[in-house]
Amino acid sequence: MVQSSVLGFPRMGGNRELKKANEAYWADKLSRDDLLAEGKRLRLAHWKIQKDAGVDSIPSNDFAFYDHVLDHIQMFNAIPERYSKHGLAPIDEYFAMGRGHQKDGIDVPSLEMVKWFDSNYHYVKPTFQDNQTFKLASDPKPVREFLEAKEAGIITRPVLVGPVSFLFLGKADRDQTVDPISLLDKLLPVYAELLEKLKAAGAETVQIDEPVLVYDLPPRVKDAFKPAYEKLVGDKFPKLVLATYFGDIVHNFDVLPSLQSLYAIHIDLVRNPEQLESVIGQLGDKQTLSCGVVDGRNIWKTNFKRAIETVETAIQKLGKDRVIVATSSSLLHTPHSLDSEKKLPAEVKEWFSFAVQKTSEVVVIAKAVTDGPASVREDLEANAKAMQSRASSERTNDPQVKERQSKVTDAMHERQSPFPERYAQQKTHLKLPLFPTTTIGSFPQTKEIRIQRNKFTKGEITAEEYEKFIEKEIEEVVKIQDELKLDVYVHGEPERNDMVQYFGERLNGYVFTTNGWVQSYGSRCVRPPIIVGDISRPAPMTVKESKYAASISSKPMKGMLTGPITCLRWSFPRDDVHQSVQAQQLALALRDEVVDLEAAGIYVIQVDEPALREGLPLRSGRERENYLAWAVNSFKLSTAGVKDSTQIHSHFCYSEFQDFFHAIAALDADVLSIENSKSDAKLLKVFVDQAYPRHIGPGVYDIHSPRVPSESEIKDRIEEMLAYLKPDQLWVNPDCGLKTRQWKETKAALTNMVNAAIFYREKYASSA
Ligand SMILES: Nc1nc2c(c(=O)[nH]1)N[C@@H](CNc1ccc(C(=O)N[C@@H](CCC(=O)N[C@@H](CCC(=O)N[C@@H](CCC(=O)O)C(=O)O)C(=O)O)C(=O)O)cc1)CN2
Ligand code: MET
Ligand SMILES: [Zn+2]
Repeated sequence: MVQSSVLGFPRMGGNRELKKANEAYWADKLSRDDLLAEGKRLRLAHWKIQKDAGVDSIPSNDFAFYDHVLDHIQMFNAIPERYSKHGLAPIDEYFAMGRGHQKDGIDVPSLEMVKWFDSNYHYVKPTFQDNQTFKLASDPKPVREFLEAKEAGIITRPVLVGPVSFLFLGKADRDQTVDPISLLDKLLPVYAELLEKLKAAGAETVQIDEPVLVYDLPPRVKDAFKPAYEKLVGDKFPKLVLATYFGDIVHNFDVLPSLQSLYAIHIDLVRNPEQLESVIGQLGDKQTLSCGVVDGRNIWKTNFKRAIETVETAIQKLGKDRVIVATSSSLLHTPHSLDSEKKLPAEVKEWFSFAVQKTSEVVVIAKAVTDGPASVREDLEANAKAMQSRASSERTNDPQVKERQSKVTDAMHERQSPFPERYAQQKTHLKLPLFPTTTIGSFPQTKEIRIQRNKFTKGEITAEEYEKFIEKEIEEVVKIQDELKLDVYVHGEPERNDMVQYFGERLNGYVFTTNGWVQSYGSRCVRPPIIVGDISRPAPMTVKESKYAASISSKPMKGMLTGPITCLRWSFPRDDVHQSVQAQQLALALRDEVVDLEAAGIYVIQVDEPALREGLPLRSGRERENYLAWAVNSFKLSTAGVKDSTQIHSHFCYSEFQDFFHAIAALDADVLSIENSKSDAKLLKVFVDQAYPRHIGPGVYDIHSPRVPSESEIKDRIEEMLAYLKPDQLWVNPDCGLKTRQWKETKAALTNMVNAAIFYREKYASSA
């Protein structure tokens, strides 16, 4: 019989209960016991959903209060001393690593948080010492949670991050030089002990995630798999399902022979269906294949016909007992349930499947291939109807958009003149001083702003009342920027719930959810809007607010847009047309917005692309170059419609620009603002090495913490930059938007920032 399995379930709960519990606990409004109890309640509820759906392999240890990689850091005692030395309760030590701890005389920043592969989820980076040792926690979480489920009558399949991925996804602590992968020998005994304990508790199989197998791996990392898994296979251990996702593993086939004694290998057949046959050819004689055919990264209903065909291909070669039907990855990246969506058009709702629905999908597919299609005939018929409805819907297809795309020319991607000529015009037009100061767009999103927006959404206040409220907020931030003596103003983005969702809600071709939350990091969630059809802009999206802001200020007002690639990456994209097509449609819509902003008197326009780097294919080579070509083109298409005298800015807040710099340079933006606080001069060096000709504002302070940087600290940063960049190339700005900050620290930090800029302005005045 073909088994069904889920690789992981979203943790937040149907109503973001985990977010609320965590935030209440951090604010001292919920006791530790109540927080832990809420975690337990959510775990049980999520297991029960899967049990009731009939899933054979239900995951445990996929739950985490903050992040699952952080769970492993704590469980293996890979806790840097700066966190362990205070004798905090385990959960507080855990949160200290995840989000920092400033309380009771303790002041320690968080561990670094980075993107999980190419998703919008962030994990906490394991951080190792040169003399690192590991020790299994006395009551390890996976065992505890396995027993918790068992007590409720549910036998689960615990999920672990595998040893090679755990190490490879980590780094040496600052001032340390250890190569993480060299710690394997020290780490393996801890895995062995944990697996033995799981077996003793009754776990028959364990899912061990080694997603790094989709990367290009250095030889020393590839070589680590053999010794690692030789030591973790045997009668005293549960059987292991080694899971990979978000890519194919064909380029790492030389690793597979050393994994043939494992019970099963899981592959992502949504992202890379073409790897199926070749992976089957690499399996051991008795090895099982877990077929990831239900998309863990998107919200489209699975095409049952296609999925069943794929699984049948595997069955023909391997037999029913050696095939598992599974989600392609954890469902962490999908919203909880479609059931709570009351406002989606009925036609469209039929096309979607969120985590709860995907759980049933794996069961139906497994039953179809086990007992034959007749056993699930109604499900298959309903599914075929939904597929048909989507394929033929007028919503997906807009001939006018296609017509416009067919007329896009190369010239539309280029500004009228090269940068020096543009800059000459911008200089006289905008009258900017040396070391101009600006901010990245958002000012604090206060509780009051969110409450008013919530009232407006619920119809408790009118559109007019809400608009008045937003105008008042804009007046306030203009006044504050006057006081701060900034040079280029922003309107503060008070009207925006999120930098992507806001645009999704204003574009044709999109639908959006009321409760489709997905965890981004810790307690922070996003509601990605969904691209269902060809995208166009029915009306200006940001002009009213920017124009109003400009009308009440004396300084240049910067218009603020989210770029085509970031809109695409942070939405749920269509899976029926190539992403480059969707990006070009977004670019055309944004191009109109840029031109409208200019016509409304906005002569500085920033188009944010923080997700440009995240979209880079995980492996180097042709695929990357292809992506960069269409991604860069869509940015250029969206911005090149303006006059030379209008200044285009762009913003990036995920560093590691080294392998990526040529793409940023190719955007031809007049000014770049980039996150810089966590990187050293290395980042800036890239700009020198490439003789970057245009203007840059490397962030002068970190916005993720309430800490106020002193004026002298900021001067030090500027001094550092001047070693690499010319004075007339430099802008002075924070690392990113200020929406998650409070006003108090925002004003204090910006005061110091402006003073530091004025100091250098005066110092260099004579030479300019
Ligand atoms: N899409 C996206 N991805 C991104 C980023 C980003 O800004 N956007 N930034 C990077 C880091 N990721 C982040 C992700 C989320 C948040 C964030 O602040 N999320 C907010 C929600 C933002 C939002 O959608 N707000 C809405 C809804 C707010 C809300 O919860 N309202 C309450 C009611 C109001 C109240 O009482 O507060 C409700 O609906 O129940 C609004 O302001 O309108 C949160 O989790 O708290 C920040 C950074 C990378 N990825
Ligand atoms: C994640 S990048 C954010 C850019 C946006 N303009 C802001 O200031 O919030
Ligand atoms: Zn940013």
